[in-house]
Amino acid sequence: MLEIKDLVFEVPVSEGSSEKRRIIDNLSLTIDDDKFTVITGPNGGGKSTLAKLIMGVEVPTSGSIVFDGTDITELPIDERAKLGIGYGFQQPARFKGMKVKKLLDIAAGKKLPMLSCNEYLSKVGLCSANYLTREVDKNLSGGEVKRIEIATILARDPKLAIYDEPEAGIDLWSFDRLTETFRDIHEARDGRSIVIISHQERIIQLADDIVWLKDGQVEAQGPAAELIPKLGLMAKSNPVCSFTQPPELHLTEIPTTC
Ligand SMILES: Nc1ncnc2c1ncn2[C@@H]1O[C@H](COP(=O)(O)OP(=O)(O)OP(=O)(O)O)[C@@H](O)[C@H]1O
Repeated sequence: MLEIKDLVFEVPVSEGSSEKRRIIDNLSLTIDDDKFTVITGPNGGGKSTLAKLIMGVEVPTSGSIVFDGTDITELPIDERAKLGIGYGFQQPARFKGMKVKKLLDIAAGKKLPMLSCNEYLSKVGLCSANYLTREVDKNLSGGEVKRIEIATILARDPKLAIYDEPEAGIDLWSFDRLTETFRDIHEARDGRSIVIISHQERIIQLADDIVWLKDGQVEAQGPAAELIPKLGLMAKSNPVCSFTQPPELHLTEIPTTC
């Protein structure tokens, strides 16, 4: 179980400024074992930041994160990974010189038999014969790197897997395969939890619970069946930006040509 309590994450409003902007604002959230949770909401609401705080990529200003009874707020990423948390970035890293097979082995923590590699890659719609010996470098497309990263999380098989917009850049056919994979993991009901940050209706429909995050706060949370009918209304209720002149910004200072 993941228990987030009064979490705050602030950043300086500009470089060197002592004034702070609150990205995550006193957020409390519990994610039970065996649950498929989708975190959704408007762009810039703080979803990726929350995922990074859970994984330890960012350090909170205050508040606590407890995973299976252990306070992980101060723990580094690798310790959290050892405890069973896995995270797929919105924009995965590339590893020049690292072959796909090696990356899967590292993720699994052991040398994987070919059969397992085939299975993990096929779950994200990739054929291992075409990918295992390729390097995870700039020659792979964005969608390929994204799917390989998801395959590494499947190979790691964490107790809590967090995927940040797994649909991003993935073609329709591979996306179909991926939603089946998420459904299968969830249906196994073996104590594992999946948290997916997504704007995709088909992923939202797979969820047990939905968390609607806006302005760094949980604006709504509940069973998918209850929240889905309300989601359209929430999306429409986003206020339109009203233009105000920033006091220190003069538009003539902004270059308009490259
Ligand atoms: N380290 C940082 N420094 C300054 N601003 C940040 C930092 N991290 C996040 N932000 C800002 O915080 C807000 C929330 O960002 P975040 O990426 O968490 O949003 P999101 O809900 O995941 O958005 P999207 O749906 O577009 O992926 C954004 O306005 C972003 O620019």
